[in-house]
Amino acid sequence: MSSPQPRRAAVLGGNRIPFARSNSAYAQASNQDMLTATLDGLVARFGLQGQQVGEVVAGAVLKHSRDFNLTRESVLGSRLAATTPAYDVQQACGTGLEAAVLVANKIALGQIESGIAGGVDTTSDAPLAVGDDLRRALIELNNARTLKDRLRAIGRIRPGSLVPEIPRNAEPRTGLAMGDHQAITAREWEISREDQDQLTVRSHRNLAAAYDRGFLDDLVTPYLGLTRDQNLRPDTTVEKLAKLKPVFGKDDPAATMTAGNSTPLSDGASAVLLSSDEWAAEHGLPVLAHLVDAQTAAVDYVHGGEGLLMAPAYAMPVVLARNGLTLQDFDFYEIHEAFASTVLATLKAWEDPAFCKERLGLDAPLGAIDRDKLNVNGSSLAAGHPFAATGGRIVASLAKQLHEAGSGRRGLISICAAGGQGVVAILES
Ligand SMILES: CC(=O)SCCNC(=O)CCNC(=O)[C@H](O)C(C)(C)COP(=O)(O)OP(=O)(O)OC[C@H]1O[C@@H](n2cnc3c(N)ncnc32)[C@H](O)[C@@H]1OP(=O)(O)O
Repeated sequence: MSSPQPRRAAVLGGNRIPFARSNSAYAQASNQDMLTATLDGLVARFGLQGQQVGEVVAGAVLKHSRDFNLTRESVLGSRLAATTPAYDVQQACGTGLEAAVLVANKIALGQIESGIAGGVDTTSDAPLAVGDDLRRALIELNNARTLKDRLRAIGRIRPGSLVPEIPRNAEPRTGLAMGDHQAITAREWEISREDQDQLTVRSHRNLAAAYDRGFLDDLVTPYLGLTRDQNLRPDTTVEKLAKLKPVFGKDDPAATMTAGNSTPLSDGASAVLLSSDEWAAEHGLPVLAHLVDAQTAAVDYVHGGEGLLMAPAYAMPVVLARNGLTLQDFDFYEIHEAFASTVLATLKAWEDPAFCKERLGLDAPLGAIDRDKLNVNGSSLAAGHPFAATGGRIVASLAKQLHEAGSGRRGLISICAAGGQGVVAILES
């Protein structure tokens, strides 16, 4: 997003389904089922039945080959007008926020007046692939014209080639799980188990309080029997979390990362409605906030020695400088809790003079934030993290929080993503 922009895109609100734990409430739902239901919830909330919006942009990290046109198919299955264009984007866990930035940029440039950004993921209906031998044999079988050709193709299939390739939650270039990568970062930044567990408890308490005060009533639509995020445990305590065994970085006797202070594998979808101010006024819809600016960054975690999930630390000074802001100039911070230690390492890096000077090229550290302003309505540790759906959850929730706080309030979003990438964004009410 280059500055200055012709106009700012407005965030009008969002919708998501409660997030489910993997292989649980949504075990029978596909990405398309969940995205369609989420779009329909948004359509109902904003009275968009039969209407065409400028574009729908969404994506999934884990996607079957049959879902090559996932977003468009979901639009066709929804109550939006069938003439609404739609396409897929994918930037790992940054997908939902990147989709919102794409829609906002097109609105800012006057190319569209309204749009929906979203994301969906299922770890229950993960796409299984077959090995090269079996794939080639099946294609040959499909193209075979004679019985002899068919038998030859079948003859190529060896028992060993029948074993499916199950997608792993790991980085292809290192073979390490994202949690194991993060364990290295947690050790490098000396993030204690207690601090991670405290952040986790806060996430659960804040999300539970947000549900209890009705904050999520117009952000979440019940789905397949769930009314709240299935992972939410309001009774989580530091004492209970302290009993869990480490699950990542287990080669280290002082390993700190557990199932409690890591996000669970999850299923779910989210969507956000954005528009120009004029479109919002024409439709009688209040503007919650504007998406002011955004920045992506990538780090070399393979050869460069940087932590896999540290890219937002690099994107942040760029977006702050472009907008003449400091890290302290915000009323709310939404830092995606991939793991509790990801949030804590990122915050520590921004406070660290050596990191800010040597790696970010800054004269002074970005400094500390007021922790009371962080993830005030809970985040991914409590809600769960269906990869591509997290961005939409955060944008909609922050926009509403800013609107509640009054005009002229500012919020900051930071989302780390697989492949050493990160997306940050600024919202203003
Ligand atoms: C850019 C990014 O976002 S990167 C992040 C991408 N996401 C990931 O990599 C996902 C990482 N998560 C995972 O792989 C898995 O969820 C794991 C490995 C952490 C845990 O998987 P599982 O072992 O299936 O977790 P499970 O839910 O069974 O929890 C294990 C135990 O911890 C307990 N537990 C989990 N959370 C809590 C909590 N908040 N409070 C108390 N106990 C808890 C469970 O009750 C369970 O106990 P039990 O064994 O007595 O039943």
